Amino acid sequence: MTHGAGLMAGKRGLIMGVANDRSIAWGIAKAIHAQGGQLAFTYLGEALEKRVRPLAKDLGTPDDLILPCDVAEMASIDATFDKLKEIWGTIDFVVHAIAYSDKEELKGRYVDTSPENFQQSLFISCFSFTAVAKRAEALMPDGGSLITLSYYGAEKVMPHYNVMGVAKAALEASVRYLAVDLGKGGIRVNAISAGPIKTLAASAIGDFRLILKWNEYNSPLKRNVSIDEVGGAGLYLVSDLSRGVSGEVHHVDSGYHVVGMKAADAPDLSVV
Ligand SMILES: NC(=O)c1ccc[n+]([C@@H]2O[C@H](COP(=O)([O-])OP(=O)(O)OC[C@H]3O[C@@H](n4cnc5c(N)ncnc54)[C@H](O)[C@@H]3O)[C@@H](O)[C@H]2O)c1
Repeated sequence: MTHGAGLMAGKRGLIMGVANDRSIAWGIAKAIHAQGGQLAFTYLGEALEKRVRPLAKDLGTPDDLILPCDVAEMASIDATFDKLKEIWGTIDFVVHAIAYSDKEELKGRYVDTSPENFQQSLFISCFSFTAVAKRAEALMPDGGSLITLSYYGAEKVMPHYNVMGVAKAALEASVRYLAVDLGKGGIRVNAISAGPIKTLAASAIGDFRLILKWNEYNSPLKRNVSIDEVGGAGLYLVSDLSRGVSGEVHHVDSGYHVVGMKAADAPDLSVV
């Protein structure tokens, strides 16, 4: 679709968290672009730039809107938003699809989490969204929409999720606080709680294949979700279709979060 037509016509925003074409952020970017939205992208480091730049260009993003950003550095986030201000002046939406933990600490017991990894995981996976929201607010004089990505491990204990579960719980709480802080300015803040999807970040989680199978057998839809399905929900949340929605954690997980027990017809699964 060309710009000027579609649900997102005339809207501009930033996509943070594409690592490759399996990234959830890429699914959301494609959905927004297909509805006429204009996109800027960030990438983490030169190795990922090689993957992100061609993808972003495929969606018509000019080189000067494909920006390095390490959210562990406030100066790096500042530089990203300074560039958006310089080139666009204002923006309409931000997609934050970023998380990090030392994968060694996604093994064993949560109780053994080190203070260093706790700090880093919570900083990158939770605080960075707040830092982004603060800078986005300054570029959204007429309102806008911010979304982030969470997981059911925020609500219930999931195997191997450990400190990431605590970080996602904090992220979901921060969505509610940010929704109140920014709501007066017409800025909406929401999260998508996605079901498990095989991505680079997911490969850090032990027994991920078991988690995928368990969700497939036990979710109401009896299957896993795709990045395009999360993309559709992302499009809804950044578009005016969701203009009455803020502070929400929207599950895109084949309905898995409503299930309380293994389905009677689901096979037992074991990693032993
Ligand atoms: N894959 C799943 O099963 C799943 C399920 C629910 C939620 N999520 C969440 O979705 C989001 C996107 O993850 P994904 O699964 O698409 O994996 P992904 O590996 O494709 O994306 C994670 C991104 O985080 C970025 N990142 C990490 N540290 C960063 C930093 N310091 N600065 C800037 N960027 C940084 C990486 O570069 C990468 O692009 C994450 O928040 C993840 O927790 C994933």
